[in-house]
Amino acid sequence: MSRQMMIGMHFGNGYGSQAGAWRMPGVDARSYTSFDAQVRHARAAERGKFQFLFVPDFPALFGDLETDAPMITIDPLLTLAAVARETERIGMVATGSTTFNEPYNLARQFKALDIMSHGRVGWNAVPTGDDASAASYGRHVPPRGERYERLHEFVQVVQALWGSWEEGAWIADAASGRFADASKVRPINLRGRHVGSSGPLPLPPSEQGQPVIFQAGGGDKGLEVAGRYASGVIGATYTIADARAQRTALRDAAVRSGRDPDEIKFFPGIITTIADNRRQALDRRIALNGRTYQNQIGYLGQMLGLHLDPGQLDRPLSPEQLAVARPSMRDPRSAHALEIARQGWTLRDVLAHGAIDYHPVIAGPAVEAADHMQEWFEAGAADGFWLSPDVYDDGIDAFVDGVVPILQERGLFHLDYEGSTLRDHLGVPRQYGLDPRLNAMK
Ligand SMILES: Cc1cc2nc3c(=O)[nH]c(=O)nc-3n(C[C@H](O)[C@H](O)[C@H](O)COP(=O)(O)O)c2cc1C
Repeated sequence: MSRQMMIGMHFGNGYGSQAGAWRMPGVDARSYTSFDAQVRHARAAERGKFQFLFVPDFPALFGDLETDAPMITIDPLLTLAAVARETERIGMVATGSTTFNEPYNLARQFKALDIMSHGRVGWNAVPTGDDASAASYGRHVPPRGERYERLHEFVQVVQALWGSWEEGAWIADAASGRFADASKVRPINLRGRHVGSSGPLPLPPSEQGQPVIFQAGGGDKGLEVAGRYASGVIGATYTIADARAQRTALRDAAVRSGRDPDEIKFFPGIITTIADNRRQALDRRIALNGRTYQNQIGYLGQMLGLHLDPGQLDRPLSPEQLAVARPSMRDPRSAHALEIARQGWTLRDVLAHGAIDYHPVIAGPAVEAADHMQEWFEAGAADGFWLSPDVYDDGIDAFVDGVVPILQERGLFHLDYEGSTLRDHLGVPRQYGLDPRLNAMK
């Protein structure tokens, strides 16, 4: 069988990936605290055979609560614990900060969740560096170099803790009265400049041994982290060329750490609004996010090298404007924005196409999402996608019932789960404890 793509789904505040999702018709405006809603959405994703859910996290409040719901779940691990008990196959990756945690807490919680879910968990290790998160802990943001240094120590201590209860240590033989071979549950005694632990962690292996490491975001330091530890990387890229370059850089980084490049999988993001036709999809996006367009029009102008104001929202660019419009070199989304504007859409519709969103936006019939994914996948720009449906209550089903069958018919997506663990779903090798190919911290 030829190579097939994987799908991970953004799993956030209970409403959807778009800010306005909480107030859409048919959505329960109180889903923010509803674990029933979270479970329903996870099951919808599992019905689509998605390989994993991915939960972003920032330990602080962002946005304007007067009008916007917080963008992240009330607590990543507790939400996934609820989901783990109500799903059977789908993987679940949670973000956990290495700046504002201690390795022992995080190692314990993630491995407990991995055991609870029968081996379906991943950890997105992030060196949180925003002021609001630091303030939540009464601290200042440490310098970037220090945050990454701590992250490296942190991941190694966590993985050593995960491996400190050796495979085969647990005997659980009531007849002989022997619970465990205590000689196989050993301290780790690791201490770095920033974190450390004596261990051991009193938790046996999960069905996949231990959680899988994920990484999100770029930069030279992020690349090094991914190359050393990550099996999955979530990316934000707007063009095939950029995504292909990032995927190649990640694979090269893995090789530099003595790993096989196929051990690391790259998931660029896509945002979907699936509807019968483009007009319906654009109207849905305007209902979701249209309130912000007045404020975005000036920035759209900068992307196109024009002076634009809100008075023009319901008109397309004039022939004179089109004649002088040039995509900005500073924003990689600009060329696409100009391409859409040249098709004659009003500026409101240009914004509804997702000209200023954080990932490519597919607003239209299911086949357009399938075509986008196929093109990126076959160009070597992705191993799979991080899918952000606009509104969970109907957007996941629209993708599962519309896009998934097309991808399956084209042989691009699996028909069912073959294995049971996240490692199985990602096709990454088993690992227990530290990766012996990396030099452990002294
Ligand atoms: C798609 C994507 C998702 C991310 N999700 C999170 C997140 O949930 N929490 C977080 O603290 N940082 C998140 N980040 C930020 C990165 O972890 C990282 O801090 C950022 O890319 C800046 O890296 P730098 O300090 O090396 O420049 C994400 C980045 C990307 C591209």
